[in-house]
Amino acid sequence: MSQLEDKEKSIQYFLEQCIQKRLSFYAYSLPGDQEIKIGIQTSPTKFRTLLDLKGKDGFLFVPFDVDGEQAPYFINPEFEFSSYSIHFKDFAGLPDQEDEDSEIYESSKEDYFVQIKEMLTDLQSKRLDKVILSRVHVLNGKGRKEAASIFLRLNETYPNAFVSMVDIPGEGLWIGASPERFLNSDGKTIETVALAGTQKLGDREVHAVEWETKEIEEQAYVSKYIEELLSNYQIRDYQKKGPFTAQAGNVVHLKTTYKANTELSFDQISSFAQALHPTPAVCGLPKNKGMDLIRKVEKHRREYYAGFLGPIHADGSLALFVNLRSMKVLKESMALFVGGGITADSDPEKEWMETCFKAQTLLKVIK
Ligand SMILES: C=C(O[C@@H]1C=C(C(=O)O)C=C[C@H]1O)C(=O)O
Repeated sequence: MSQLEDKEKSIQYFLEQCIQKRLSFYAYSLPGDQEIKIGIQTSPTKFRTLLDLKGKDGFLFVPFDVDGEQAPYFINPEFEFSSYSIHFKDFAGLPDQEDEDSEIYESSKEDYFVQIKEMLTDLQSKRLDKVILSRVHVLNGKGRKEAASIFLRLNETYPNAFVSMVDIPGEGLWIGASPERFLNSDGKTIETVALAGTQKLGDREVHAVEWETKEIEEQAYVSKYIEELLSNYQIRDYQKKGPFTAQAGNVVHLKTTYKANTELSFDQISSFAQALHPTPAVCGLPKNKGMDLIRKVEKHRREYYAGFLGPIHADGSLALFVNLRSMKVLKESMALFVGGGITADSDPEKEWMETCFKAQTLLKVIK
């Protein structure tokens, strides 16, 4: 076995132990960075607003619907490790824990069609401009035992994604490879993106991809929302790039990036993040109508899918991502969450296919 393989095996063993002992932990790698960071805390804390995390180091995990059943969690690690300097930690003294299991509603194609038609009625009567319909795809036969190796394979396969694995006992184990930055700040600048519109890349070159009006419009809604928010926060000095085509595994999206050279206090950043979530890339426009329609139409709970997650540091810097291309890992199955933006011009069959392409991002690596 090569030295590298040896190291990977030890990270895998380490993560498997964390899962088996039901420790609460996070593991992630940032886009473009091979290093995997891991943090463990015996009991993670719930928090209300980002302001509660001022001056703290750790990892946050926020659900889609912050007024729903799931709480935002913060893991403030007692132990931190890096894949570059993993030192063996002996978990032998801790007992293995029984895997808890839960049931998640899986939508059939028929369910999805009923739901999209219900949403289209509201969109066509112009009650709202856009809403995101999601569904759950359950894959049986692989579960918690395979989670660590799948997480490591996602890291290899998608070096430009935010690849994460988070386990909060009682809430569940989540894995994802997100293409979408939520909010980044290093204290001097803040960055966010408007990402929407999806096509399967197939064997085309990324620059050869062309976009239809429906896709251009659905992405423009997200841009408009971000620009309004920046303006509400009196942030006028920002660089905007795009929209351009960005690849995320087997699919491509339309993307506009925003980088503001504004020093914001932590209080301002936390308030901005709260106002930003959930964007019309995952909820709808107007936001409250999108949220109401999702609550009414979708039969499953999104839990942490389409929420946001990522590391935050004591100096106020943070790197947060939208929890997309993600799944909840159950005892012996995996629940993949996939969705897409619906507008008055949506074609149900095309939208369904779009969710299938998105599911492939994970399925390709799991199988
Ligand atoms: C909702 C998802 O993705 C979001 C929706 C997109 C769309 O509607 O085209 C594209 C990228 C993401 O912002 C998902 O992957 O589940």
